[in-house]
Amino acid sequence: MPNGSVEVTTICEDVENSQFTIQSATAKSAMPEAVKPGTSQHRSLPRIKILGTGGTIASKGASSSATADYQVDLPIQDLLDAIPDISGICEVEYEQLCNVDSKNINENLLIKIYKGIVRSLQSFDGIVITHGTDTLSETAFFVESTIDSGEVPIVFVGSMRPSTSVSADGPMNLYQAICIASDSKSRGRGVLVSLNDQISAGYYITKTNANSLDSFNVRQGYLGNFVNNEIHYYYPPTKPQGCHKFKLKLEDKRGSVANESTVKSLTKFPKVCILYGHQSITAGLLELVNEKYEGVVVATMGAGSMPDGVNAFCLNMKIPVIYSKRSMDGMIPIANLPKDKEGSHCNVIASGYLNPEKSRILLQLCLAENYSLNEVRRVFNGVYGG
Ligand SMILES: NC(=O)C[C@H](N)C(=O)O
Repeated sequence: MPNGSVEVTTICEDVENSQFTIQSATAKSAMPEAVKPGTSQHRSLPRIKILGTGGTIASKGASSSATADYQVDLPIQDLLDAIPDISGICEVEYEQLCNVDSKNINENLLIKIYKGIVRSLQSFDGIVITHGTDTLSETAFFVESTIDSGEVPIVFVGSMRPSTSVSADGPMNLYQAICIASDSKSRGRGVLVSLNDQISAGYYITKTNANSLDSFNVRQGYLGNFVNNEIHYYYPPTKPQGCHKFKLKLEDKRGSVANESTVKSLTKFPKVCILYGHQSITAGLLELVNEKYEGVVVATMGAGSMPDGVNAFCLNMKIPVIYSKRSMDGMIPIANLPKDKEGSHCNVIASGYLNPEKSRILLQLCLAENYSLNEVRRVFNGVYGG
């Protein structure tokens, strides 16, 4: 079959009940057959790149019972020294992009992670990114929104306990992430998150528990499970529906990839903040935001509820206002947005299924592209907002 041509292949051996997928012959041959994790067969091994950014997975606590007040400072080699043998699963290379608690991931580090991934996509079969869990869902959303990795798995991984604690979850999470990134079944699924035996969609995943091992949760986000060296996906490969892709303008005037110093000027992220709704909230803070920011996300009560006075102020704001939600689950329907006398929602836009922190990143990317208000609405309509 000529290279690049499309063929229909089954996803599983059972032809009678199998799902069919369309893929080009080259895509299939691009990933060497993965080895069953935990076995010793030696076939051609996938090449995996690990990009380290820090987080609890790379931290040390004061004692084996301490799970708070830890320091982030372990290099990736130390993390790899603590996991089961992967020599039969893949060939690994790694790069330490930074080593911070994810509270300190800022726009420059987001761009550094973006560039590290784009560079690695050219020559690796899978990418693993170690990252703090506190803001992992934001970085994963940003990556899914700005990089089309094609068939190459991008797997984020973190941990809830420091490396020094008894029953630390980091080593098994990292081992699973490497196996997931090495497995051909992970191809064509976009950005994935590996934590606590679950395989989730980076686009939708969110941190729902500040402390426990099963910290990440979300209805749209579970794609599979890792059990006893087996990777079980629940669906055939697919990517988040309605995810709008942005091409970051990192090239400088000469068309080459901008270096660190120019990246900041070329991709200065628009200023967008998040306001948390609460009883008795007034428009005071929004007045400040209206003058100092380019956009705002409001974490509304319920499914878009805000006091009448705040709604009235938002309808007169000159910047885009995204109505998102305080609650972890659910969505903001357009029908719940405030309207003016003519029935217009003015600058107010519903976030659909996106939580406030993901809505903020999506609005920043829209504003960086100088999207009109209607174009911003169309982007949020991809996740049933708008
Ligand atoms: N579990 C973690 O990784 C939390 C840590 N504070 C971080 O986000 O870097």
